[in-house]
Amino acid sequence: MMLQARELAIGYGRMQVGADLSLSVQAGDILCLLGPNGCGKTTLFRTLLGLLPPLAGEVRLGDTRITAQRRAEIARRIAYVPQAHAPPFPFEAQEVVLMGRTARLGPFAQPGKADRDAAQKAMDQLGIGDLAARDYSRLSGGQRQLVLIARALAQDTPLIVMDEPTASLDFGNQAQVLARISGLAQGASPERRGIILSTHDPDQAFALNARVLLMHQGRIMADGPASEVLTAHNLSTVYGIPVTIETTGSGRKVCLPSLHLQSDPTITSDALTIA
Ligand SMILES: Nc1ncnc2c1ncn2[C@@H]1O[C@H](COP(=O)(O)OP(=O)(O)OP(=O)(O)O)[C@@H](O)[C@H]1O
Repeated sequence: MMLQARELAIGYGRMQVGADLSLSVQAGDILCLLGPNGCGKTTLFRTLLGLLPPLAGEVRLGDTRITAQRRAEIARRIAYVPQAHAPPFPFEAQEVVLMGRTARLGPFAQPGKADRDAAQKAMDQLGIGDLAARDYSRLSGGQRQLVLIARALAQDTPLIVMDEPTASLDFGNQAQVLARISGLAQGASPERRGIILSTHDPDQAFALNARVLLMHQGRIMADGPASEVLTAHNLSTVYGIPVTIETTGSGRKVCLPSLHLQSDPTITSDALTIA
C-alpha cells in the first residue's frame, strides 16, 4: 500500500499554505516532516488523509485518488494520530482506543470481543492498560497522546500518519514511542508499516534514521536521508538560528542550537531590540 502526493498545493479556500509538495511512503518507510511553526505540516497531513481537499495536484492511496474513497476504506489503510486535544465529551480512554476499530467497520457494525481485545492489547503495549476506564478528557496531555497512539495501533493499518506524536511526552515515553515507531517500520511483512510523522526535534529524525522532508515557507526545501538533509546550513536557514551538528561517541548525530541569539546581528528584529 502506497500513499503518494503529486505536486500538491494545500490550504484553506483561497488561502494557500503550501505548494509543489510531492512525497510517497510505503511499508518500511519512516518519513519525517520538519519545519517551523505554521509552515503547513498539519495542513499537509489533513490533505494526505483526504480530510481537506487539495488546492492543486492529487493524493493517491494505492491506485485510487483519496478523495474518491469512502472514509471506512481509508480507515482500513491509514491511521491518524492527531495532536492531542481534550474532547468536549467525557469518553473512557478505552472507548477512544476502540474508535480505531470502529472507524474501519463502517457505520452500523458494532465492535466485538476481538476488537475490545485489540484495543486493550494496544494500550498494554504502550504501558497505559491501567488508564482504560479513566475519563479521557481528564488525562494529562502526554497520557492523551499515548491513548491516541494506542488508537492508531488498534486500527491495525499499513500506514500511520502521526502529527507530533511525542510533543507532550516525558523523556522516557518519547524514547519508548520512538522505539515503537522504529519497530513498526522494521517488522516482518505484512506487519511492517509505513509511517509519516512530524516533529520539532531534528534529533528524532537522526535517531529514527528517517527520510526527512524539510519544509520552509510552504515548500519542500530538502528531501532525503536525515544525514544529508539536516545540515547546519539547512537547519539554520529554516529555523533562523545558528545550529551545529555533532556526532556522539556512539556515532549518532545530534543538533545543537546556539543559545546566544542576542549577540548575533543577523537575528535582530524589532521585537528583540529592547536595548
Ligand atoms: N482551519 C484553518 N483555516 C485557515 N487557516 C488555517 C486553518 N488551520 C491552520 N491555518 C493556517 O495555516 C497555516 C499552517 O498551519 P498548520 O497547522 O498546518 O502548521 P504546522 O506546520 O502544523 O504548525 P505547528 O508546527 O505550529 O503545529 C498557518 O498559517 C495557520 O494559521
